[in-house]
Amino acid sequence: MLLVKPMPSSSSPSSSHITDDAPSTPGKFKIEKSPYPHRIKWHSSFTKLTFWSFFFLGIIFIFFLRSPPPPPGYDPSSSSHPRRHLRNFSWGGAAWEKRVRSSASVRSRNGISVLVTGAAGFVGTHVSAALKRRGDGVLGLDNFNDYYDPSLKRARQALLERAGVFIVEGDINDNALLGKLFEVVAFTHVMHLAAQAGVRYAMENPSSYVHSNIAGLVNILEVCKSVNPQPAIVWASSSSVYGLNTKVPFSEKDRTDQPASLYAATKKAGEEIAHTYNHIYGLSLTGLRFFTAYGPWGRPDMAYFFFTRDILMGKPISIFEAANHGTVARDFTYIDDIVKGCLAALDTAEKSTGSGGKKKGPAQLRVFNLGNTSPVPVTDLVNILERLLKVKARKNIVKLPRNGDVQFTHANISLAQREIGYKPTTDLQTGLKKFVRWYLRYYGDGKKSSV
Ligand SMILES: O=C(O)[C@H]1O[C@H](OP(=O)(O)OP(=O)(O)OC[C@H]2O[C@@H](n3ccc(=O)[nH]c3=O)[C@H](O)[C@@H]2O)[C@H](O)[C@@H](O)[C@@H]1O
Repeated sequence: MLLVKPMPSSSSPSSSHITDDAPSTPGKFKIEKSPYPHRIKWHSSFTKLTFWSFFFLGIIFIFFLRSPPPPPGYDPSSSSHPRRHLRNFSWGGAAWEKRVRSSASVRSRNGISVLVTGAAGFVGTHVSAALKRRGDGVLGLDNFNDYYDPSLKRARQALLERAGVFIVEGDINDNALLGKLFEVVAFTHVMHLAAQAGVRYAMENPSSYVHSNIAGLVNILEVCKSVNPQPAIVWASSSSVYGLNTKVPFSEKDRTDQPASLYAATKKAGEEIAHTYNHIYGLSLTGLRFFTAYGPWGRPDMAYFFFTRDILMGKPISIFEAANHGTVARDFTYIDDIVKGCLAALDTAEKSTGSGGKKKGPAQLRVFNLGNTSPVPVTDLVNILERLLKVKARKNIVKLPRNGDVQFTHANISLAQREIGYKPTTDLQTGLKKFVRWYLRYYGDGKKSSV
């Protein structure tokens, strides 16, 4: 980290001896008129020196500000873990518009036309594929940032490409791009899944969470409220909004005002922002609180994923435990159940009521838990992985760090069951079996994995 040490001021006692040693700059000042010729000469050089020092330090500082720190597990010697940074994108043109239109065109009766943000992400890929399969129009949007291995995102993109889904490369903060997409296609729905995910990384790179989860969400809503017709929006909130709550299972009626991480706080902020846009502009909004979604094509920054990698590579894994040997547990939810919940939310979303930025009447505003309702201790997760991989894990039991993790999550899903017919069917054992099968096919035995 760069430390900028303040330069001593010329009036400070310690600066006087520097004055005596400093070289003069002949011809710059009328030395003979001054009672302090050496000091004036020094002052001239010192001012220049100070100016240029601060100028260059400033440039270096700006460079550091623009370069967020690396993701978890970043190894500077390995090119497989680059920093999360955003690129400039080029878009537009007749051929590009044709691809956009074709990807978003509806091919079934009563089908919907959906803009899926974060389409190269874990949940985004699965939701996009499922929508396309049933004949809906789907257009993806993704900035392909390198928070985790971008080649996995490219592989997901290739998968969707084969299914007929085009992913536009761009950022949700790009107002002009979003405007253009709505100019080309009158989307009936937006499935907003683009986000900076991960609980622990928020301490390393807080601004990426503000950029994606707050500024990006607002930009999406700004564009949606302005277009005519306004789409209905379903978006990804998180179980982490329940924060330090101790009453289980977590119900949508429970308080969500004690987040344990900046990530959780940005998701909670998103729920409040959703309320505002619903209230002012008549946007139909549904937030889905995902509970530790896992499965094939998952996220390498999540424990089940990097435990699998590390167990296969013979590396030790850290298993968190709470105070007094307390169990840390998660309501792990299989991706197929999450996808069913997303599609059910889209299918039951009512139309937005406003148009062109004006509200015409009250609109739907919903929040649902999408969990499995059966929390599993992390130690059990590891036991299942050991059995499936047929490798013994090298386990370190460590104290739950204070970096945003909560001790347990457990979803009450009765509201989602009642309102959108959500009913998870995959237990952790079955889901992990499918994940491990995919993992071994994708990375081989993991020994040369670039995750
Ligand atoms: O459902 C959610 O709300 C959140 O689920 C996950 O967050 P988390 O449940 O913390 O998932 P992991 O990071 O995969 O951790 C799973 C469990 O393993 C534990 N863990 C994690 C890392 C580790 O080294 N050791 C360890 O025991 C964690 O404490 C946690 O209990 C996602 O990372 C979030 O993006 C998502 O919003």
